[in-house]
Amino acid sequence: MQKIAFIFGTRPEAIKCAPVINAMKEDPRFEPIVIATGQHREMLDVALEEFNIIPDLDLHVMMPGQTLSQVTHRIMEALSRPLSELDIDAVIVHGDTASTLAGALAAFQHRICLVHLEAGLRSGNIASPFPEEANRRLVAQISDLHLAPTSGSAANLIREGAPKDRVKVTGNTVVDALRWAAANAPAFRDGPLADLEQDERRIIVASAHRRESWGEPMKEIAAALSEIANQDDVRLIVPLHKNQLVRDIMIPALSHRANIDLIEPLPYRCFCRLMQRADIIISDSSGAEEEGPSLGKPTLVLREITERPEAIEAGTARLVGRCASRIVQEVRALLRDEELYRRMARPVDAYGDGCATMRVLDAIAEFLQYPRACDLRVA
Ligand SMILES: CC(=O)N[C@H]1[C@@H](OP(=O)(O)OP(=O)(O)OC[C@H]2O[C@@H](n3ccc(=O)[nH]c3=O)[C@H](O)[C@@H]2O)O[C@H](CO)[C@@H](O)[C@@H]1O
Repeated sequence: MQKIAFIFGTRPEAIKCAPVINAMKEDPRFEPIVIATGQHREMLDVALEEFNIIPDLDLHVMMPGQTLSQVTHRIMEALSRPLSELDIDAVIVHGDTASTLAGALAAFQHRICLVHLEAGLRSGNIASPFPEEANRRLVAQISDLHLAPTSGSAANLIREGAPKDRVKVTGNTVVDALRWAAANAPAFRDGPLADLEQDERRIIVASAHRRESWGEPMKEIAAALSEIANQDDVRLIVPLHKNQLVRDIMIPALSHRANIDLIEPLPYRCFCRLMQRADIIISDSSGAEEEGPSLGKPTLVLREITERPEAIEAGTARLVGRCASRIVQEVRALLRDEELYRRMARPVDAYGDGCATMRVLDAIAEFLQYPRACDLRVA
């Protein structure tokens, strides 16, 4: 049985690793160990609870006002003991966060086989998104096995020199998580969304939180949402990220507005139900870029560049930037033009077919049989 340690700390990592962790629990080839860094404390805990996952170890690294360097340093230091003592066969990190980079470096320094899930995404600009593009490129340099969600991300890795036999296309596990959540989502019975199913207005789900949107761009996004809400037949639902920089702009600009519900982040299954009910999704979240198109929801991406071009190429998502007038124009076009709406409202399998988890498990099992991977470990 192979002992596999998952190291992650944010909500999206938990959601995307959860199907793999839960499948490993049922698979006699593996013994999963979950090490949570606590990078997104509250939102991480809610996401893990949804999937019934209790971390084996919680590093509790977050302290108020920490810099990126301090977070990275504290995660690496806290990992030192468990990685020395737990006799781990492989570490899995996901994506591109500070937890990903710190977990990957710690595994490398302990000479433990490193598996990178959601590998090979590239915006093409090392400085944007910051620091995620650099994080994922750095992790690729030291990974033993690259699990790429799409053929495009696999091609990026091979172009950069990753050995072909160490790159596997698995699909993105977010689609597995999404299908499970959408099938198991509870109806809204109380709270601000209790009337959602009966509401005849067009529902727009909007969110923004990423670093590039902080400050002026966030004000533009808020101004756009406010303008769109002037239309009587639309209702905007905005789950607010826990980041105070987001709240400081969104709350004064959008609270007490007719047609806008500013709400707390929802548990994953509830959020999936909300996306299912939505007519349009507007967001700078990477998760929305994948989940919206997978559900067949026209998705307007509030970014200048993306490392997830597949849904844009498939026509279900559009990159619209963060200028208020452009966002308003794009939303109005979708609300008015039935043909445009119909063209974009097609579910696409651009990121996966819902069977990524089994491919991930098989790729890891196969890879760990290679003597070279096991030889990396120090006795
Ligand atoms: C800015 C940033 O750090 N982005 C990273 C983050 O993505 P991302 O920007 O997607 O991170 P978010 O915090 O928006 O999390 C998205 C996830 O949360 C879910 N959700 C959203 C709202 C809500 O109320 N409830 C809820 O459960 C969404 O369905 C989605 O699955 O992680 C990705 C995966 O590692 C990385 O590739 C991105 O670069």
